[in-house]
Amino acid sequence: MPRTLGWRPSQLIQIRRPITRPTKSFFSPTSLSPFSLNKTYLTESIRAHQARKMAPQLDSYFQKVDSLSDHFIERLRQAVAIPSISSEAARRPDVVRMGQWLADELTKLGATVELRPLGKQEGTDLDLPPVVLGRYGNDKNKRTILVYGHYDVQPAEKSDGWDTEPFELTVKEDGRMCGRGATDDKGPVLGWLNAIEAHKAAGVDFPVNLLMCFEGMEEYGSDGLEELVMAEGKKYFADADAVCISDNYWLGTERPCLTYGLRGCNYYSVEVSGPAADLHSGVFGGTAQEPMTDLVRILASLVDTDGKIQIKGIAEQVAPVTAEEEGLYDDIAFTMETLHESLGSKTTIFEDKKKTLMARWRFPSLSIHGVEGAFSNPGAKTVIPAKVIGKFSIRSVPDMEIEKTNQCVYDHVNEVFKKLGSKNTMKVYAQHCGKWWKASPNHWNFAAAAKATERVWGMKPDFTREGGSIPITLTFEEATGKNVLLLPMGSSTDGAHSINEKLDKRNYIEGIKLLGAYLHYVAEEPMNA
Ligand SMILES: C[C@H](N)C(=O)N[C@@H](Cc1c[nH]cn1)C(=O)O
Ligand SMILES: [Zn+2]
Ligand SMILES: [Zn+2]
Repeated sequence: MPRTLGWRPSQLIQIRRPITRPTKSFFSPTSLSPFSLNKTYLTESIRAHQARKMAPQLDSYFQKVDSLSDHFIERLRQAVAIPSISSEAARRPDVVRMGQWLADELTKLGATVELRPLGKQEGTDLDLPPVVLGRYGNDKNKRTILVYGHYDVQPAEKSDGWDTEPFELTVKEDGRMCGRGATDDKGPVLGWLNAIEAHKAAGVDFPVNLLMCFEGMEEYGSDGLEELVMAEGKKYFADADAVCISDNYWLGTERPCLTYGLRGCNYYSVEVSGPAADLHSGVFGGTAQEPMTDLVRILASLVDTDGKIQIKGIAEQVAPVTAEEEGLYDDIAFTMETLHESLGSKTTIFEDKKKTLMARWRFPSLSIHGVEGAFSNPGAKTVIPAKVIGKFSIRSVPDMEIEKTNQCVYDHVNEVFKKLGSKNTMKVYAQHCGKWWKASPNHWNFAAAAKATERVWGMKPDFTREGGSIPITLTFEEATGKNVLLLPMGSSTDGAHSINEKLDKRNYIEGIKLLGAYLHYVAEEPMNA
């Protein structure tokens, strides 16, 4: 049974409803759409707000962030040095060490911290890394904000093509701070700790109570977390007035954004096996049916060069584009040049901005990630691999359903394999599945973040959706019944999951200011919202 984060088979109907209901809004009784929000309410609200010039204590906080910037970079250096790769069993002790380090840092700052065990990783004897639960402040007269982030990272080896050691934070002269996890998601997680520390050091009252939930398995489908979040929704997280997650990226490099949607991710394996062991291709080539030959044919059948998914029943599930949505994309600060810069090439599928944004935000995509068991080193080994496992994933969008999508994939792969007439054996299964999320930004939580963005960055944020996935987001929304905001720190050129991942010093330091300012503006939003 695949792990299906954000989805329980027995509760499919009740729990898996897409959450697109309008959340309570204090500023307008009429239903402003996410798309009209940017142009109408926010402009007025921010203007009025700027006129009042609130929160003078923010200036002291900002100055303290600047003066502590070297110390905050040092904290990031220590975090990056722990190779907390969740997908590699051998690195599990490092993931656990990272969780412990985070808990210790929080404790030193005065937070109350628990390390919650999550039991065994499904199908293994391996302990899952603990969830770091923390609370800073417990003042009934203040709002409570629940923040989530992850302290695990994607794999990284210098030999993958990194210019520097991936687990040694290297700060370049131009401000790039390179290291695995710098932007995804250690920098943003430490942003919350740094915000606490700078408030303390500046003698500025922390404006809210902060609840924290930091996990160590996000890059591997958030194994075990859904149960904890559901169970704690009305317990540990009961006081939360809203949720904030900093774990995605700006669309470009210059304009900040607030994010109200994520794609889901269904991750699949296709195993093809034949011979009992790897074979000499000179001796057995032409005599044994080769698993790799079957696998490449299966993988090749999934998607075409222009990214069009070839599996029947996927496109049919996608919500149609509405007239209102058509007008949304033009105003977004995104250019094909920015995309080329992030990509490091001009090999884009589409030539225009609107089609590109739609492909990332509101249409599904299928990516082929790799083949386990295949020869992949430099050189020319003449081997016939005995068993190969192809890995691919589908990023899902409204109104796709996890179970229906899985069935379409299984039917397609089985049919293609059958047509090959191979004597090898094949099985296809989902490793983990997480549902897409789309919320309403018409909420004081987003309004506070927009004001904070204007204050720190001097410009209005774009309202964006994200092509990536943060599987637990929907669960937080359901478990707490509160609005969830994604407030990114890093930019489009950060190279999350890629070689030379970086976070710009500017985004880290201003990002720490942004997180703190957001909490101040949250505290000022009308309590009747
Ligand atoms: C957007 C976030 N920082 C992220 O990188 N999420 C991962 C999560 C994941 C891993 N497997 C499935 N989902 C991603 O989008 O790949
Ligand atoms: Zn992340
Ligand atoms: Zn990631």
